Amino acid sequence: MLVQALVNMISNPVNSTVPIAAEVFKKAGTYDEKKLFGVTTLDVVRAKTFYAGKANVPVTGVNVPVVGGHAGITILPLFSQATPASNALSHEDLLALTKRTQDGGTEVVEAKAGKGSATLSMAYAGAVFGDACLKGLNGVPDIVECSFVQSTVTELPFFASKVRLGKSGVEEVMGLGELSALEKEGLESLKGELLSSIEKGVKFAQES
Ligand SMILES: NC(=O)c1ccc[n+]([C@@H]2O[C@H](COP(=O)([O-])OP(=O)(O)OC[C@H]3O[C@@H](n4cnc5c(N)ncnc54)[C@H](O)[C@@H]3O)[C@@H](O)[C@H]2O)c1
Ligand SMILES: O=C(O)C[C@H](O)C(=O)O
Repeated sequence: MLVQALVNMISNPVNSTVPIAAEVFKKAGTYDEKKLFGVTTLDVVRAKTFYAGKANVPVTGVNVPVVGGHAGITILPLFSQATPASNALSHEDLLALTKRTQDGGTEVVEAKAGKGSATLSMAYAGAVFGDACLKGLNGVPDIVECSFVQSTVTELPFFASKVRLGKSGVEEVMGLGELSALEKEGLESLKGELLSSIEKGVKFAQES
């Protein structure tokens, strides 16, 4: 019997836990790539918040796609596609915003020194993504969120990008759109690390 529920993986390392879950479902003969998601919404929440602060615009109404994965340099915010657009940001500003978004989770984990991670913002991000999934299931049109899913957007088997959500889960894995030179560079440098995390997950699941 195929699993009908949407499965949202939020536990880390998301770059590996999603491939692990896929392997577990495959072994059970119940894998449906349209129903398995890695929750990367918190990266979007952080990118939006930091961008709004720097561009001096209200965070409500800001959107920033974040692609790649959910750890360090694999997190790639696409500030060139941020809305509303801002031409007040220098190359240095964009580098700093990118690094802050990539390091946001680790910053909190280190500050909590063994007492867990960014639990409240994780809960918020989980609620935002869960709500979007439910809207998609209920047939609300044009529900788009970034998520780490099985993908052909790059050569990597799993990748976070904008995903259109619908009645069966993933309705469309959307492309990356036009990238700035900085983002193209970021994309190339994240691929090795992301592939290695995906492969570790697959190996772990196959050997367990
Ligand atoms: N995707 C995201 O955006 C995001 C954001 C923040 C945190 N996270 C991840 O969410 C997870 C939870 O974070 P947290 O801050 O609540 O961590 P935490 O360390 O406070 O809590 C982890 C809980 O898991 C329990 N646990 C550990 N091993 C277990 C096992 N084998 N079986 C059952 N329970 C077990 C622990 O007792 C603890 O209660 C972590 O993996 C964290 O990295 C993801
Ligand atoms: O748990 C972590 O290591 C960080 C977490 O993924 C986060 O983005 O806050």
